[in-house]
Amino acid sequence: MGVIRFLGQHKGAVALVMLLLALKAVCDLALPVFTSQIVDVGIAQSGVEDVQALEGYRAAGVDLFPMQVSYLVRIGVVMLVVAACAMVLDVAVSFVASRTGAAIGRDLRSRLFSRIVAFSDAEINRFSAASLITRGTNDVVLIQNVCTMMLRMVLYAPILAIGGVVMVMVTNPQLGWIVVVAVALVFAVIAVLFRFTLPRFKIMQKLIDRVNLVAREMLTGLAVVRAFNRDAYEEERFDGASRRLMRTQLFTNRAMAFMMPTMMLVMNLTSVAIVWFGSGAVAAGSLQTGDLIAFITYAMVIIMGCLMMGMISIMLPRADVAAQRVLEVLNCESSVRDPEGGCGDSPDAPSRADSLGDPSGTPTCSGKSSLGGTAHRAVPFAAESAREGVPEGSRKGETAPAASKPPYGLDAVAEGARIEFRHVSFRYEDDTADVLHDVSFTAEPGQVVAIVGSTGSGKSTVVKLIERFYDVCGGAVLVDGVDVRAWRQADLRAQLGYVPQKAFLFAGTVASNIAYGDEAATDDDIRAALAAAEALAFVEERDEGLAAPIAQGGSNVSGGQRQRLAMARALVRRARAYLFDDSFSALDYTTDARVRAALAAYAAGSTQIIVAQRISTVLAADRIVVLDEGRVAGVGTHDELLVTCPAYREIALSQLTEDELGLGALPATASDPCGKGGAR
Ligand SMILES: Nc1ncnc2c1ncn2[C@@H]1O[C@H](COP(=O)(O)OP(=O)(O)OP(=O)(O)O)[C@@H](O)[C@H]1O
Repeated sequence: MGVIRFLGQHKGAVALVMLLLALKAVCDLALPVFTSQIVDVGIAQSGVEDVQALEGYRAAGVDLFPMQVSYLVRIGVVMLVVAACAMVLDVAVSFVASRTGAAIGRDLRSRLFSRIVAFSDAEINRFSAASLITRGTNDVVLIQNVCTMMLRMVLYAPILAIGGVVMVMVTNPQLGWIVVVAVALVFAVIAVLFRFTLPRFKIMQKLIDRVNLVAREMLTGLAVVRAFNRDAYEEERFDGASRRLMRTQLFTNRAMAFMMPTMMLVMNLTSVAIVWFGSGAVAAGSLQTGDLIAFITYAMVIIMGCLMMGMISIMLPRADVAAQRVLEVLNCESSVRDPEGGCGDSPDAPSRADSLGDPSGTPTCSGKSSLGGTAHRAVPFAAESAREGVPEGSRKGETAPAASKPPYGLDAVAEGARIEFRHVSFRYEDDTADVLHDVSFTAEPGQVVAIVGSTGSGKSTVVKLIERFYDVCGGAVLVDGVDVRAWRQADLRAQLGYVPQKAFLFAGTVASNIAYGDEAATDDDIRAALAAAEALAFVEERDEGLAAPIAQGGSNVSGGQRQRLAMARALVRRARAYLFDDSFSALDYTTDARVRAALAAYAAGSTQIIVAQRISTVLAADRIVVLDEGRVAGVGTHDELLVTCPAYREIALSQLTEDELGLGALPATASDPCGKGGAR
């Protein structure tokens, strides 16, 4: 069972708890012996243990009261000491059990978190974020509580029950059958409860998932809910999920509530039966009153032990469902994995820190230094054009003079990465068709390559494959001639500056969000990146400047500002290749043009892959890749594609006039060489 597996990792604590519980059981089982002695010796024999001596005292007319008091006090003190020991042991058991339970919870949470962080998008989509949250919180708490309970009860119940049976056999074996009947009754009640509640316990976790999912969706899409006046509908949806959970919980709670009175009834009936049948034995002189009382106590102890085991046997399957759900995540290998002994996996793997040296590594797996050995900080002003208009004071580490514009830190120009798609095909998990078919193109170092195409044509997917959020299904994506699957993910991504389509910011400040791209970034680096993303002006307008607060998800800045901040976060890395996934869409035309001009200087030398919807964004790109339903419809410059690619012409003409595109001069045949009639 999953839960027991978790306990198995804390063998020392389990052994300690077992020892403490065994000692506690000895104390608990000893107390009825003293009770019996108080009745049989302390009261019936006036505190004189030897019957013959007692008769002698009585015959001699000795006052037995002081002896009786002394006996009762002595036994009373022993009982107090034993009870105190039991209490101390109980506290110690609770302490160790709670600590162990909490440690199991902490370990599980941290293992889950590291596992989830390593997941590719495919695994996150498969489990769903809501379910992963429930597994990491609710399920873990359940496992933690059951582990604590198991340590306290499960181990104790058998010790208690076995000890009780031994004492019953020692005290009076003739009445043992009453205990057997009572235990059978207890297990019958538990079996009935088990039968009805177990299926409900199993679906409870799924219902909690559902409540989380609905709540999460509603909170994320609150603006849409309000805009479409769907508050009532959403409330109903949430209420529905919540009610289903409530009904299941009510059922199981009622069933459990039924258990306690039933058990009390069984216990009371057992006491009555013992007194009924035991009184005959007392009258016949074969059983003493004290032994009868002790017998009743032991019978209760046995029943309690069985009851505890029963309760745990109901709790365990539920916790086991939670354990299976947690183990499912822990045992799930990410579909995107680091290579074993592959590039970047050796002790001399390139790191960001040592990536300042040799820029001439060979583009093979063994030549991994070509990626790691980037000269992106060591090759100053690699592109001549990048120097133009850059004031001295804007160099890295120096504060740009207030008047000098633009303050781009152009001291560190990256050597671009070569990115190649070689006959790539890809399909998302569970999809029936490929979303990319035989895609091939190359982005040479330092080139700006744009990817255009209609909605859903696979542009974002291309970028995700470079970042290796997914692995290709066919063909290969190569960075500097090395298959991305041969790269350690961290090393690969250290070369890339990624701006996602949906710009996401973390709760914190502007500075903390930008420094997310490079922990070592100075304020000057951050300002330079912000300036290149045309975000410095609006940041400086705020009183707090770089310390301006950012709400969770970046909800307190506009869509365009969010996109520019996300861009600055990528730019601060001084990456060898930047991947802009539709990052210009929320910018107005003027800002779009300014950002691209700033980028040309800031990111000179770096390769840029720009996914864009607007033709004006990609006009100046060195190469444009046109995607059409996941296939490459054309590759070339803007001017070339206008002539050679009908799909591109169609997109271009849908946004700009023929005059703006300079198409008037083109011969009709040349404008549609494929004969597909794509041009207007
Ligand atoms: N996580 C996913 N699971 C399954 N299918 C997906 C997933 N993400 C995208 N797709 C599908 O893959 C195809 C390509 O999607 P992609 O996001 O790459 O297109 P795009 O060209 O970037 O679109 P847009 O311009 O609208 O952003 C679409 O048909 C889309 O439905």
